[in-house]
Amino acid sequence: MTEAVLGIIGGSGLYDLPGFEESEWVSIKSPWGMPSDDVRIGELNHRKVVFLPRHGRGHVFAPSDINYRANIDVMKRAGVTDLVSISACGSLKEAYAPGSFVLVDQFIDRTFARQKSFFGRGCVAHVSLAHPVSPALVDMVEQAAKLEALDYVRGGTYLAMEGPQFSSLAESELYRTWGCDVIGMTNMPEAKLAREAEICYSTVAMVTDYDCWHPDHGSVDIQDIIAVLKRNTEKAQRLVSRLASILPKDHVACPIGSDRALDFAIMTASDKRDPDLLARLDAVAGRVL
Ligand SMILES: CSC[C@H]1O[C@H](OP(=O)(O)O)[C@H](O)[C@@H]1O
Ligand SMILES: Nc1ncnc2[nH]cnc12
Repeated sequence: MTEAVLGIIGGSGLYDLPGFEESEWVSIKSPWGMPSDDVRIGELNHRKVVFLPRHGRGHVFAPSDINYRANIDVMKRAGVTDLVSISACGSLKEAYAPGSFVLVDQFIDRTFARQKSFFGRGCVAHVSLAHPVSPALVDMVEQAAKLEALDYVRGGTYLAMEGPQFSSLAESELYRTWGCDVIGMTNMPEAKLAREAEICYSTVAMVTDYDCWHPDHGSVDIQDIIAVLKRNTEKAQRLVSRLASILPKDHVACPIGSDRALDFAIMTASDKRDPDLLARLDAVAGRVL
């Protein structure tokens, strides 16, 4: 049995989590460079919780500057088994109004200027990403959302764009024709890296705006986003606290194998592996190396 440890990556507007019984900010070193910030480790409703503000406290890092590999690596080093991303996003569907939450289950990755894998020359691996979120974890997030009476929908596709500028109208319309539900700048490559690190992942997308496609709403601007974020932050904090209270003490094995993603993923022959890369993979892939 593995103890369940809940990781929370807080996005725009979510730079801290209240309600810890006891906690401290801890600096965790990573061979992948500097994470966005220290992590706050403590107990929330009798569960170990590790919190990391994705953009750093004070919102220091733009989406393209975030060291996603270091962030996931420090979560792994802190023992996180189940990771929930809380993210601001634009809505690409009429039905998803600002203030609502979408429990995303698919992603389209249009980012292009980020490190997307822990693996590479000297240790090549290919994990499945057909189902990027872990359904047992989403079940618990959904249960928490219900208990907190939040306005949410389960299922939806998140378009990850590079940013930092928002989309043009033509791009926004294109993503709508692709059937995407929400748009943001951060959940890729985060979800890919969580899978490589065998951490169950789930995204709570907090809708802050209608991007720029909606004829009855002006194009997204940061003032509107901040106004909605202020209202959403308290809801997100309640959701996390409730989630901690219903999370079983032992990690629930992922029905789609997210927590065993590396079982058959590594291609490089043992005698051809690069020792330097293997050393950096100690936390992420130590189970199989
Ligand atoms: C503040 S608007 C744009 C910014 O907000 C989202 O960040 P996060 O996913 O960390 O909440 C979006 O992806 C952009 O980075
Ligand atoms: N419309 C939008 N596009 C990209 N990222 C966002 N984050 C919040 N709103 C967004």
